[in-house]
Amino acid sequence: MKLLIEHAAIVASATAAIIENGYIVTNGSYIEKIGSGEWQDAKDRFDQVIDAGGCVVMPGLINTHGHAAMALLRGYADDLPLQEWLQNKIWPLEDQLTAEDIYVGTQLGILEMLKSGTTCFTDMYFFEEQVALAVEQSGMRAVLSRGLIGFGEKGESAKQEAVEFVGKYEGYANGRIRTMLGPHAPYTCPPEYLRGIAELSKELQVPIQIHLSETRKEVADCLQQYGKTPIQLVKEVGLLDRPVIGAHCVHVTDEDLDIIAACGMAIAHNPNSNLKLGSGIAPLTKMLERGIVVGLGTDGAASNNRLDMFEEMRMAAMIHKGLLENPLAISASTALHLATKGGADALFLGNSLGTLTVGSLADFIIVDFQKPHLQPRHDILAHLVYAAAAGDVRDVIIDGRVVIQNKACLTLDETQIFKQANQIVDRLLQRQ
Ligand SMILES: N[C@@H](CCSC[C@H]1O[C@@H](n2cnc3c(=O)[nH]cnc32)[C@H](O)[C@@H]1O)C(=O)O
Ligand SMILES: [Zn+2]
Repeated sequence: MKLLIEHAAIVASATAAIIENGYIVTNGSYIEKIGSGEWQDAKDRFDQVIDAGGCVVMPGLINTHGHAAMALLRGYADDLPLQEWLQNKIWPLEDQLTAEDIYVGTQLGILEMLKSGTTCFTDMYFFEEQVALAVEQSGMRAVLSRGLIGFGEKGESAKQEAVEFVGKYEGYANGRIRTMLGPHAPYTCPPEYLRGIAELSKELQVPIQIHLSETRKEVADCLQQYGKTPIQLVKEVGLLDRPVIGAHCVHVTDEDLDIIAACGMAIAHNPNSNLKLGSGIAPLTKMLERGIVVGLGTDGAASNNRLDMFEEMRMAAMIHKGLLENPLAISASTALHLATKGGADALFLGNSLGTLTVGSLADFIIVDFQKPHLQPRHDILAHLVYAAAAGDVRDVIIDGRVVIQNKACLTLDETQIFKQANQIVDRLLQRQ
C-alpha cells in the first residue's frame, strides 16, 4: 500500500517547525517521504491520494493505559471511590463477562479511540485473546496484557495464560500487536508473585504494566502491611530492574519519584480517571523535572467516561496550570509531546513511533481545521491542545493503512457493535 497525503499543515512532532502545504508519502507500514510544496511526480503509483487541504496532520495519539472492553461498563457505576467502585460494582459485573462480551466491548472501545484520533492503545484485561482479535480486525495498533490478580490457584493459571498470550501475540498482526505482562497492582499481587513476574519478564523479554500508588488509601494500606510505599515495594521485589510502565502514580513521595527516575520506570498519567474517582492529581511537573518518561492515558471508560485522548491532553495541560497557579506549568507543546512521543517512549516503542519522520511507522491523523473553534490559525499547536476535539478528526492512518476515512470507520461495523453492546448490557442487568 502506498499513500500520498498532500496540501496539509504537518506537525511532525511537538517541537518541530510546522510544515506548511506539506506532503507525506507512505510505503507499506512506514513513512517514506515528508516535504513541503506541490507533489511534482506522477500520482498514479499511489493506491490512494488524500487531499488534506485545510487540515493538520499530526502523529496519532497514544493511549498508554486502559481496559478497552470496559466501554461496556460506561455509566454503570459513577461517583464512587476506587475501592468501593472496584469491589462492589465493577468486579462482580466483570465476573459475568464472557469471551464474546469482551470482544464486543473491545470493538466499541477501539471504535471510540479510532474516531478520536488514537492510533495505539494499551490494554490490561482478561479474555485478552479476544482483545487481540478485535485489534487485528480493526487495524488498530496496541500493546496488550492479560491482567493478573496474584492470589492462589487463579493467580497461577492466569500467569500461565499470560505466558501463552505473549508467546502467541508478540509481534502479531504485522507487528501491530505488542505484548506486556500485566500484574494488576501491589494490593492484588503479593510480593512473591511480583518477584515471579519480574523473572518472567526477563525470560520472555517483554515489559510490565501495573497500577501503582493510585489512591491515598492504597499507599497507607501498603505502608501498614509491608512498611513500604508501593514504589519501594516494586523496587524491592526486582520489578523495576525490568522495563515497567506504572499507571497513575498519584500519591508518590519525592523519594518515590527519585526511585522511579533512577530505575527508568515510565508512568501513564490518567488525569480524567484520577479526577473522576476522586483519587487526586499526580505530580506531573515533578515527574518531568526529574526526566521521567510520561505518557497519557484514559484508563477504562467506566472511570473516565470517555476514551478520548484530546480530552486527556487538554486536561493534562489545564489541571496542572490551575493546581500550581502557573500557566507555564504544562505548555501546549509539552501536552502534545506527552500524548504522542512521550506515550511511545513510555511503551518502549519510541524508536519507531510517536513522531512523523522518514522511516518511522505510518501512524498519523488528519484533523479538519475548517471549524469555527479552530479559526483563525494563530498557533496550530496550541489549537490542537486547547481548542481541538475528538470530532475534528477526519482521517486516521495506522501502519500505512486508512482506517478512518471522512469520519467513517472502514474496518468495524458501528451499527452492529452498538446493537450488540446494548444486548450485552441488557443481559448483564437482567433487563431482558
Ligand atoms: N479480574 C481479572 C484480571 C484483572 S484485569 C484488570 C482489572 O483492572 C481493573 N481496573 C480498571 N481501572 C482500574 C484502576 O484505575 N485501578 C485499579 N484497577 C482498575 C479492571 O476493572 C480489571 O478488573 C481476572 O479475571 O483475572
Ligand atoms: Zn486501570
